[in-house]
Amino acid sequence: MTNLTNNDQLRIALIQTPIQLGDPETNVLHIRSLMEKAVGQTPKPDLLMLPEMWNTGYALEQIQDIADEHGEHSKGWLSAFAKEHHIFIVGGSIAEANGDQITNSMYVFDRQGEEIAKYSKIHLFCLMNEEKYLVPGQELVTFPVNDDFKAGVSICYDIRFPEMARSLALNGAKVLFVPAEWPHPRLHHWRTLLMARAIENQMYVVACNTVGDNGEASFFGHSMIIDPWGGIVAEGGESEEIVTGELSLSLVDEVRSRIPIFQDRRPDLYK
Ligand SMILES: NC(=O)CCC(=O)C(=O)O
Repeated sequence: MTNLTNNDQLRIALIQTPIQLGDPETNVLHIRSLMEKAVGQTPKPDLLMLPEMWNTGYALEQIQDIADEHGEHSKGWLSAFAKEHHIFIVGGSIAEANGDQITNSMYVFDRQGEEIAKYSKIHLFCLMNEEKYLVPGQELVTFPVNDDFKAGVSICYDIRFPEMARSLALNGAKVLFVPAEWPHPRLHHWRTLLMARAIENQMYVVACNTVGDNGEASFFGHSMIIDPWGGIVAEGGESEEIVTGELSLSLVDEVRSRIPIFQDRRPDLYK
């Protein structure tokens, strides 16, 4: 199991950046340069997180040609970066090709560069035509941050489904990581849903959005770190930036003992 620098603190850096539509090479170079900048910060972050579909953006009409075959290229350099800098990476998500099946998939690496989780987005977003080009994932995913702190993952539209975050919390997740490409005019939904998922599940919510305009949609950033009481630890603006903040892992148990919602649930009455 991977240890943290300090057992209770997890310092996070979110790479809030524009994504060049249909240009994986440029995206890798740019994101990598921001990641180098993030690990050069003092104090150094324990975990880096990227946004959704950072390799291709929503270039869905060309996706079959530009998606990463089995995720091999992305996995290779992300794993090497995690190992070199001794840092966790929640790798946002990539368009991944497995034969003619394309998924919107996230990989997570520990400080040794080991892949510790893979999640494929289960709720495809029809307003952006995902369901016409991609196949959905079939399972929920958690991973260990340390011996008694588990994380759950969701991608963008997934946060509109409270059952998902609740299931992850019931499976032991104390933080929810959410990479996104969430555009205007739904900033109000983004902030409110993230806040709700944090408060109702008494968990940290860590969300990394993109910025910029892809010709069809304008992405507003506002990457966020929200604590289990609903307090905003960090929030980005609408331009490129590295958004940083610290989680205090023990705060989750403190909040959960203050208002014991997990004990007070009535699953016998929920359909
Ligand atoms: N990429 C996405 O899943 C976007 C979700 C979104 O914009 C929404 O309003 O939901």
